[in-house]
Amino acid sequence: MDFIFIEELRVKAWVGIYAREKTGPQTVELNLTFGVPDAAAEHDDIADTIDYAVVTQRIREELGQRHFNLIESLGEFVVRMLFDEFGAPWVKLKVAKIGVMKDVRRVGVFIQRGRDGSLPPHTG
Ligand SMILES: Nc1nc2c(c(=O)[nH]1)N=C([C@H](O)[C@@H](O)CO)CN2
Repeated sequence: MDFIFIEELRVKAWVGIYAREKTGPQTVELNLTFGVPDAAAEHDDIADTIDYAVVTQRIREELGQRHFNLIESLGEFVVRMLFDEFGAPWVKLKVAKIGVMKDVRRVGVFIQRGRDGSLPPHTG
């Protein structure tokens, strides 16, 4: 399996348990790795893979139009999108809020999962 990675993607998202977090979006940072079929590299054809430009666009669209209380729920939503909409066989996602707590640069959730419940491969 090959892997596509997207690093330090910043997206406006509605997320948080506090009233102030429900009146406007805040920037979250995503680091995302997902499996793609090896056929993409063999055939040199975008139709055989998952288009990372479309993935980032869809994440922006979805996170801009719904509210999550928990960063865990937001993370699960993105992972499910990769499985259900893009057919990714395996996903690793780290999503973080930036500067929301004193003396903490980032806080968030890390999810690593195979679509069929398989164990994560070693991705280095
Ligand atoms: N496990 C979690 N703890 C907390 C979350 C969360 O999403 N998951 N969120 C908050 C607040 O929204 C906080 O980020 C605002 O600064 C607190 N704890």
